Amino acid sequence: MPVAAAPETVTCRDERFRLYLDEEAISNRIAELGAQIDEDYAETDTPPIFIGVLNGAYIFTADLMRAVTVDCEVDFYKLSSYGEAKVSSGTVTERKGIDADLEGRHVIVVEDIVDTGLSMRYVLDQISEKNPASLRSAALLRKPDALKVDAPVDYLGFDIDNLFVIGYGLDYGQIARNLPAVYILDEEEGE
Ligand SMILES: O=P(O)(O)OC[C@H]1O[C@H](OP(=O)(O)OP(=O)(O)O)[C@H](O)[C@@H]1O
Ligand SMILES: Nc1nc2[nH]cnc2c(=O)[nH]1
Repeated sequence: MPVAAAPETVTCRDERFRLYLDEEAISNRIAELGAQIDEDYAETDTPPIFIGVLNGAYIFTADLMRAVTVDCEVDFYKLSSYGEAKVSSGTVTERKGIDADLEGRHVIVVEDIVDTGLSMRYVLDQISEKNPASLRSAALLRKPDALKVDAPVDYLGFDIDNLFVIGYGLDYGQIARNLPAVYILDEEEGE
């Protein structure tokens, strides 16, 4: 069945967003990240476990895992810090902890986006305390000009401009996560 091309612009909550990363760019980059993870974990004694950070990373986690061919597991952590707003509240709130026992495991934290870096920093600090065998991180997007804390990303999709983005799991007041591509706030219209 033919798949319709992603539209060039979308309106979400009365603000206009323009296409920034299309489905092909996203899937090509994820294939590269998957190949890198395969190489890095080919020899490990136990399968790596991906810890997806809900809600935003649910789509990226699923696609990244399917780009990996080594045995691997998945679990999820749920945080929130943005609520309905386009800027961070500055406080990371834990909504659901991790069920899996991470002691001695090779852990890869998966985020959709590293913006201020507060969420990634929070997760890395929490998981470090569980004594994993190794700890790495993946993020589809990172805004280098917005970083406020050290938040290392081992498997990075794209560095992007410092503007609000939606789609491919990323929401605006909980909607727009189902857009198949990443859209960025149209500067002429907003902020
Ligand atoms: O680097 P930061 O400034 O911390 O921003 C990144 C975080 O913001 C988003 O989560 P959000 O709090 O919006 O919750 P959501 O994942 O449910 O959308 C995103 O999914 C990251 O977890
Ligand atoms: N939807 C969305 N969530 C975010 N969380 C942190 N930065 C962003 C962003 O640019 N867009």
